[in-house]
Amino acid sequence: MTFLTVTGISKCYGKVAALDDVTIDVPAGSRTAVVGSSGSGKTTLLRLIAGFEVPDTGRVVLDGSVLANGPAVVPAHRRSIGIVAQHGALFPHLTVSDNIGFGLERNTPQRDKRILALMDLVELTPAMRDRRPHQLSGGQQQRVALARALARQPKLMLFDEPFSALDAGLREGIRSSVAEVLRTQKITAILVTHDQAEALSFADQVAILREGKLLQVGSPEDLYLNPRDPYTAAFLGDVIILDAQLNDGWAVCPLGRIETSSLRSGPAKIMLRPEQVVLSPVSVDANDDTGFYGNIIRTEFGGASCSIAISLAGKSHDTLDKPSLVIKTTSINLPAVGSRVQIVVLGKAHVFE
Ligand SMILES: Nc1ncnc2c1ncn2[C@@H]1O[C@H](COP(=O)(O)OP(=O)(O)OP(=O)(O)O)[C@@H](O)[C@H]1O
Repeated sequence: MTFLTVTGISKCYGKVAALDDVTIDVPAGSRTAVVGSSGSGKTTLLRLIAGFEVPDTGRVVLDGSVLANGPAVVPAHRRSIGIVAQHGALFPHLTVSDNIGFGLERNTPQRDKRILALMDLVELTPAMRDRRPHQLSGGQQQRVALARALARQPKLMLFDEPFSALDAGLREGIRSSVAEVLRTQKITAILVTHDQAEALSFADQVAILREGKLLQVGSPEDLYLNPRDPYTAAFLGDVIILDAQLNDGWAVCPLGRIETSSLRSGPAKIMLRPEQVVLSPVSVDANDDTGFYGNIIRTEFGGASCSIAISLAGKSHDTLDKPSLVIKTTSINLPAVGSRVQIVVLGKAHVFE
């Protein structure tokens, strides 16, 4: 069931169209991630939903209440929307307990108990209640900010790059614990992020913005595997894009004959994700009609994500700068430069229609 509907929202700042006719439905209890490069309009969309900006045109409806209809808007403080920003924006002079309690009325029954329950929900120990924000780690500060926003029992939670100031290890942990709190409390949430891996793992629904326009909305799996164009494909992860000839559900391309879901015929661009390409070492003179082969011309070590440049058999013009294929793989059994590999493609290729 749709909980939040944004319909035909446009917003210009002078000549800059920050948002251009954006429509998106957010189901009740879901987590939606909005991704896009810098300046694509992500924060503007969040601010319009929160009520900090007024749209030029379009409607925002939350749980049946019209919050904005063009310039006619309900003020931010009457929208019942919680926000967690990049740096938490905690009150530096207040303790953890008072920061969280700021969201509660003074006469809330069992106020202290409620604060402790909220601390427990976001995995902060009771011993932290008298600390001030500067005595907490970045991740703990974000948990306090989440608890403070949850204290008001908002209908909707908005997250504006809330994990981006945290280091990589901490980030993943707090992201999954925040997602868990939202899931168990059945809270509808929207997250704005630059980080595609974060969007894919956090959300049930991902929306991609580019230059104020919504390019595509769908489940993380659908967007990752069936992006509508090469830009969207590349935004959500590494891609291999190849020229192919389509026929009868198959694509013939430099990596062989690969199954597709398209019934189209003729020339097309197809996409593979690098994890679909498996390399097996073979002898340097291996070459038969049953397989596709290549020579490793460059490798770049990157731990869990190493890059391998391959010159495909028969493509003697490949250079280090312009290899016919670059794939990402783990460091396990990284082939040596100069060695020969057989290339096998797993799964189907995606065809850009
Ligand atoms: N108050 C403002 N006045 C003028 N222009 C603005 C204002 N706010 C945003 N913009 C412009 O609107 C466009 C969208 O900005 P927005 O902050 O929504 O993008 P973003 O996707 O959140 O970017 P980032 O990822 O860098 O935060 C940009 O071109 C920005 O310069």
